[in-house]
Amino acid sequence: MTELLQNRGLLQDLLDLALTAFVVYRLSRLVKGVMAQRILGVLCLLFLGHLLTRFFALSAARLLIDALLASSVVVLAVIFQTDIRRAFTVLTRHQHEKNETMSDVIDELVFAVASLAQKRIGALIVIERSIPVDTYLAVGTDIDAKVTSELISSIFLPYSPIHDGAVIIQRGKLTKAGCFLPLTQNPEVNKNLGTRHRAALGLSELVDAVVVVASEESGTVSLVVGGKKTDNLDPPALGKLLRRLVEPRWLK
Ligand SMILES: Nc1ncnc2c1ncn2[C@@H]1O[C@H](COP(=O)(O)OP(=O)(O)OP(=O)(O)O)[C@@H](O)[C@H]1O
Repeated sequence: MTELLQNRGLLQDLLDLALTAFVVYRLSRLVKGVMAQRILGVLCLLFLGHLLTRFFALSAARLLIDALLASSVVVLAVIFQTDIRRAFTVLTRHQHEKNETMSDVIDELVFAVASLAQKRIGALIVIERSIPVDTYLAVGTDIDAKVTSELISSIFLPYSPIHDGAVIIQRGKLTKAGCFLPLTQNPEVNKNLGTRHRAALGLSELVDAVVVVASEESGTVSLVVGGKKTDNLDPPALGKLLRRLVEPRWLK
């Protein structure tokens, strides 16, 4: 028992040392610039001073060092006020922009798909969610552009060289076009279903992506997810479904 207690003391010291080293290491990686590094150096010295004065019971020096350490929080806040403000702005703006981007992507997509379907132009659009789709894509052209209804529409126009296959949206960007997807292997799928819809079902059986299909034949829009197809969606219904399925995952 006594041995255990002695070891506990040793373990405590080791843990203490490891934690301190970890905090100092993380801080040194965070701070950039000569001035910040000097300040971190001074803080480390002060902390060392605090430990030494405690160890040797130097009460007057300890009082001084402790006062300096306590006031260092205020001093740091003043020195780095611009950086702190910038960090907060970036943090809040990022979340806000993310919200806006996802909503914009859905609006653009719904608009494009509705107008393509109306003109009886077929389209296949994959929206990646948490499981990456890349390994299931064959051929395709890398694009990496902002999602706009004009871009989507122009890709699927019959004379476009990349109108065959699917467009891929990843992390809110249109990343690829002309991609071929694995066809469904489900024997229960209607025999009359064409390959565009079979491709949408096939990918959705393998990953959690949401796939939107505009049918050239019927001029209707379908949404496919998890091997299930919802047909005849008008733009408000498609938008509502997409917001429910896509936005919460993207925001994670
Ligand atoms: N494996 C695939 N991956 C992606 N797209 C595919 C794949 N196979 C076919 N397509 C697309 O589907 C088109 C053919 O559609 P098809 O008419 O056979 O299907 P459909 O489901 O009946 O669609 P629609 O209702 O638009 O006619 C091809 O020109 C191509 O663009």
